[in-house]
Amino acid sequence: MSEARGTRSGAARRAAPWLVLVAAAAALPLLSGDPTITYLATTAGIYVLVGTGLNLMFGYTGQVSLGQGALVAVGAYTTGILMADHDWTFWAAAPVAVLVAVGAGTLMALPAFRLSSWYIALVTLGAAMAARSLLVEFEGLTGGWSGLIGIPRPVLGPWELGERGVFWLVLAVNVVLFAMVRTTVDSRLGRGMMAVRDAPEMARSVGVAPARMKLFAFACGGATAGLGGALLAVHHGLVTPDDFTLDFSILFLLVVIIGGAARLVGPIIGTLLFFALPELLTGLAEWRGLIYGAALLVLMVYAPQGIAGEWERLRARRRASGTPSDAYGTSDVSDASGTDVPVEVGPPRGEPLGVELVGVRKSFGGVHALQGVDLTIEPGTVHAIVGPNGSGKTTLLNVISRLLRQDGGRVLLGTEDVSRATAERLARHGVARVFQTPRLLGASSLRDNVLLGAYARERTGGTATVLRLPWARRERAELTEEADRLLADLGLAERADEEAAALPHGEQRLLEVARALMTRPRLLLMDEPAAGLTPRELESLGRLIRAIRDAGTTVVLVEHHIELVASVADVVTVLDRGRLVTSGSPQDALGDARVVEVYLGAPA
Ligand SMILES: Nc1ncnc2c1ncn2[C@@H]1O[C@H](COP(=O)(O)OP(=O)(O)OP(=O)(O)O)[C@@H](O)[C@H]1O
Repeated sequence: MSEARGTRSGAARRAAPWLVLVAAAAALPLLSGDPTITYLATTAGIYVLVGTGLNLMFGYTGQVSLGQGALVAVGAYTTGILMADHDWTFWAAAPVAVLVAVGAGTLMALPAFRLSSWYIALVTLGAAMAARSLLVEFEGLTGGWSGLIGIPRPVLGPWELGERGVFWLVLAVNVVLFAMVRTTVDSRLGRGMMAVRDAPEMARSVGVAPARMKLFAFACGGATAGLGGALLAVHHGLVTPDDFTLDFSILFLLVVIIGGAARLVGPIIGTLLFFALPELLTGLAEWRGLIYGAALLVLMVYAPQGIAGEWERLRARRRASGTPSDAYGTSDVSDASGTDVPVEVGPPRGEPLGVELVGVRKSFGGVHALQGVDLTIEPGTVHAIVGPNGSGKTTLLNVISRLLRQDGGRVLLGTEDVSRATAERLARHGVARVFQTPRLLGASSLRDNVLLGAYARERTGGTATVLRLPWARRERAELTEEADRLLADLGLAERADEEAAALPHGEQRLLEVARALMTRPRLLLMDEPAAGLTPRELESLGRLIRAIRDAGTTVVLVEHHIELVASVADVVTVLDRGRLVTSGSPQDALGDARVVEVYLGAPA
C-alpha cells in the first residue's frame, strides 16, 4: 500500500515540472496581452508539433528527412481547400489532412527501404523542392502563387476560436502528442525503432522488421506534419507557396538536431532557440543568418547530441563525480558474475530446435565463404564451431539465423525448411543471436536493452501500449521484473539504469547474452562470446552456457577459445576455408590430425 503511494508520489513529482510548464504556457496569452506574442507562440507550438514527429523519424528511428515542410504544405493545402472551397469544418478537414500527409509521407518512405540515410535526405529534399513547384502548377486547386485565402477559424460549439483559442488548441494537441510519444518511445515500439537506428541486423535478430518500422516512423512524421499544416492553415487564415520554402523544410531538421535528437524535449528547446528567440530579437534580424550558421557550427563541434543531449551528459557526469569511484569500477560486477551465484535460466518458448544444413554454399564475389556444408546440430546440445580466421563460421551463423541468404543448399530448423524465411520470422520462432561485436542500444539503459529481447514475445498491441491500458501495464511490469532478474543473475543489477555504452567490454557481452535470453530462445547462436573476457568472466560464461543448455535451449557456439569449447561443448565441428573438416566429441574433433594441421598449418 505504502509502496504504491510512494510510486504515485514519485510520478507526481516527475510530472510537476511539466504541469507548471503547461500552465505557464497556457497563461501566456492572458499574461502578455500582446497579440504578437500569442501569434508567435502558436507558430512555435506548430513547429514543436512537426519537430516531435520528425524526432520520432530521425532521432529515434534514424531516418533523415528534409521534406517535412512539404508534408506540412500537404496538410495546410488540404485543410485550406476543404475549408475555404468546400465549407468543411476544421474537425472534418484536419483528419483528412492528416491522412493525406500520412499517404505522402509513406510514399516518401519507399526509397528508405533501399537507400542509406543520406540518400533518403536527398530524396526528401527533392520532394520538398517538387512540392513547391506543384503548388504553383496546380493553380486551379491551389490558387497558384496567390495561394488560398479566407480559411476560417475552427468553430467549437457556439464559439469560433480566436487567436488565443487556436493557441490553446495547438497547446492541447502538443500535450496529448507529447504524452503519446513519451509512452511510445518507452515501449516495445520505441525500442524497435532505436534498434533499427543503431543496429539493423540486431533488430532483425530480435524480431523487428526494419522496413515496417521505417514505414511506421514515416507515417508518424507524416501525421504530425499534416496536423501541423492543418493548424497552420487556420492559424494564418491563408496559405501560399511562399510559406513552404526550402528553408522552412530544413528548419525542422535543425530544430531537432539542435534541440537534441532522440530527446523528448529536443524539439521544444530547438524551436525556442531557433525560431522563437530570433523572432523576439528583431534588432538582430539582419545578422540572423550569420548567428544561425555560427551557432550551428559551434553546437555540432561541442555538443553533437544537441542542447538536451549535452544537458543530460553534464548531469550524468555530475552524478558520477558525486558517487564513490569504486561503484563504477568493474570489480563488483565481475565479482558478482564470477562468483558461484547460480545462474537461473528461464525455460525456452518451446522444445529446443535442431538445425540441419544440406549442401549450403555462400560466396561474396570471388570469396567462397561456404562451399557445400552438410551439418546436423542436435536439439538440446551445445554445438561448437571452430576454425581459423576466415573459415566461414560467422557466415554459417548468418545463414542459419537468415541474416544472409545462402546461394545454394537448404537450411532446416527442426523439421521446417527455412531456406527462404526471414531473420525476423525466425526470431519469432525462438532463434536468438549474440553478435561477435556487441550490438546494443548504446544510449539506452541496460534494462531497456534486455527488454528489447522480449520484442517478439510481447502481446500488447500498439494502441493498448500508447493508451497505457491495464493489460499493457501488467505485461510491462512482468517483463521488467523478468529483465531485472536476468540482469541480477548476470551481476548487472546495480547498473540496470545506466547507459549500455558506458559498460566495459566484458559486461557489454554479458548484456547481449541477457538480451538473447530474454527472447526465451529455443536456439541460441553465439558468435565468439568469449572474446576480450577476463578469466573470471570466462568462467562465468562457461557456467552460463551450460545452464542455458540445461534449461532446454540448443546452443551453437562459434569460438576461438579452445579451453572454453572443450569445457562446454557436446559436439565440435571444425571448418576450414568454407568446408567441414570434422565433427564429433570435443576430444575426437580437437585431437584430429587434420584439425591440428588446419590450426598449425602443417601435418601433425
Ligand atoms: N559481407 C561480406 N562481404 C565480403 N566478404 C565477406 C563478407 N562476409 C564474410 N566475407 C568473407 O568470407 C570469408 C568467411 O568470413 P567469416 O566472417 O564467415 O569467417 P570467420 O570464420 O567467422 O572468421 P573470424 O574467425 O575471423 O570471425 C572471409 O574471407 C571473409 O572475408
